[in-house]
Amino acid sequence: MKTSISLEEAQATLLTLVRPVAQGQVPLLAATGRVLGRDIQSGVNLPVFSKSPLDGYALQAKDSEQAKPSQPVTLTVIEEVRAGYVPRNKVMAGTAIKVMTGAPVPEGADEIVKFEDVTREGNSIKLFSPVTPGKNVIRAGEDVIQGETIAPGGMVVTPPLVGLLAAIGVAAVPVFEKVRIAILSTGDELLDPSRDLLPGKIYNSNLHSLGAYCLQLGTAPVDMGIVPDETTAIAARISQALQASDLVITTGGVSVGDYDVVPAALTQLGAELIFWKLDMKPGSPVIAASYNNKLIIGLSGNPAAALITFDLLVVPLIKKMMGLEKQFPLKVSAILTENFNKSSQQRRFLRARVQRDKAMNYVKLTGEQSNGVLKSMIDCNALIDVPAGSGPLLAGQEVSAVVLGHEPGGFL
Ligand SMILES: Nc1nc2c(c(=O)[nH]1)N[C@H]1C(S)=C(S)[C@@H](COP(=O)(O)OP(=O)(O)OC[C@H]3O[C@@H](n4cnc5c(N)ncnc54)[C@H](O)[C@@H]3O)O[C@H]1N2
Ligand code: MOO
Repeated sequence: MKTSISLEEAQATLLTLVRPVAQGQVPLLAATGRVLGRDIQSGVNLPVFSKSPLDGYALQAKDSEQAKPSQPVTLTVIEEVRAGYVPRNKVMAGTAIKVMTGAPVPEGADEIVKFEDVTREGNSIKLFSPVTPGKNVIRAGEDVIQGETIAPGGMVVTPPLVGLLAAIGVAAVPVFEKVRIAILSTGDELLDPSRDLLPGKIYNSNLHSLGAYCLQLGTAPVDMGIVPDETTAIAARISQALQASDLVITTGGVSVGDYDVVPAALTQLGAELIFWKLDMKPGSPVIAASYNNKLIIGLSGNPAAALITFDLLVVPLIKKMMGLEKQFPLKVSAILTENFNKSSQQRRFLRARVQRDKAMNYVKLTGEQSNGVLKSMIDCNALIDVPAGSGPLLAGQEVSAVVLGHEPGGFL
C-alpha cells in the first residue's frame, strides 16, 4: 500500500477503479437534475407541422401583389381554423382561411396576414399592401429536425431540457440511477444531534454535512449511523454499508491514534488497501480500499478536513459514477486580497471565497483555518491551493484556487 501520495495520484488511481452506475427510465419531472444515460434523438420534427405564429388569415402571397391602400385586394374567407384542429379546405387563388395562433397552415397558403392588417366585411377581407411569402409562418422542423440529437448522454437534465423532451413526446427519460453513497461515522465521542449532549461527547456533524453534499449532488446518501472505535464493529458496519451502496465513506479513526482503527477494520474485512494518507493539509489522514469492486474511502474525522477531502478527492469519483462527463472542478487564478502569515511546508488548501469583479477574480480567506474550525467552510466557495514550501502569502499576489460546488449558482 502506498502512503502519503499526492492528491492527483490518488484521484487518478481511484478514478480508474469506478464506473458509471446502471441506467433506468424515470418520468419527465423526476429526471430533473439527473444525468442522461444516452443521446436523445428526436423522433419528430418540431414543430410537427407548419403553423401560424399569429391570429390572422392564411392566403397566397401572390394574390396580394397588386394591393394598394387606394386599390385593396379582396379575398373570400372560406373557413376558420383554431389551434388543435386541421383545415378541411385548401387555400386557392382569391381565397383565405381564418387561422388562430398555433393552428396548422392550410395547404395552398404560403403566408399569414394578421387581423390588424386587413379589414373584414362579411365573408371577405381586404388587403392594402403586398405580403412576403413565408414571413409569418413557423415552419415544420424549424426548432428540431426529425433524427436530430437534442441532448448528448452525460448531460444534466435541466428544466428547459425537460420541456424539450416533453415537446418531442419523450415521457420516460433514460438516466443513470442515483448513486447510493453509504456514510458512516466512527468515534466513541459521537452523538446524533437529536440526542442530549453528554460529558465528553460531541455531536456528529460529518454524517450530516456529507449526506447533505450527496443530496445536493443528486445522489442518494445512505445513513449508516455512528459506530464506536472498535475494529470488529466497524468492519461489520462497513460490510453492511457495502451491501447497501455503490460507494462507502467513513469518517474518523484513520490517523495514528491508539483508537484509529478504520485501517485495521478494512484489513479484518479482507478489503484491499490502496493508499493511506495524502500529501496535503488539511485532510491528510485518508485511507482508500476496495472490496468486491466497490471503493471504501475513510476520511479524517476532523469536520473541515472531511469536507475538503470529500470535495477534492471523492466528488470527482461520484461524478464519474453518476455518468457525468466533466468530473473535475474549475481551477481559477485569483488575486489574494489579504495576507496569510503562515509558511506552508506541506501543500495546503485554504478555505476562501472567490468573487469576480470586472473580469478579474479576487479571493479572500473565509476565516480561521485551523483544524478544529468548521465555520469557515460556510462561506467557502473555493480552496486556495498553496504549494509545498511556500512562505507567507501577501495581499495582491496571484494564487490558484479550486472552485467548489456547495452553492448551486457558483461564484460567477
Ligand atoms: N500523532 C498524530 N496525531 C494526529 C495526526 C498526526 O499526524 N499525528 N494528524 C492529525 C490530523 S491532521 C487529523 S485531521 C486528525 C485525524 O484523525 P482521524 O481521522 O483519526 O479522526 P479522529 O481522531 O477520529 O477525529 C478527529 C477530530 O474530529 C472529531 N470528529 C470525528 N468524527 C466526527 C464527526 N463525525 N463529527 C464531528 N466531529 C468529529 C473528533 O472528535 C476529533 O476531534 O488526527 C490528528 N492527530
Ligand atoms: O488532516 Mo488534519 O485536517 O490536517 O487537521
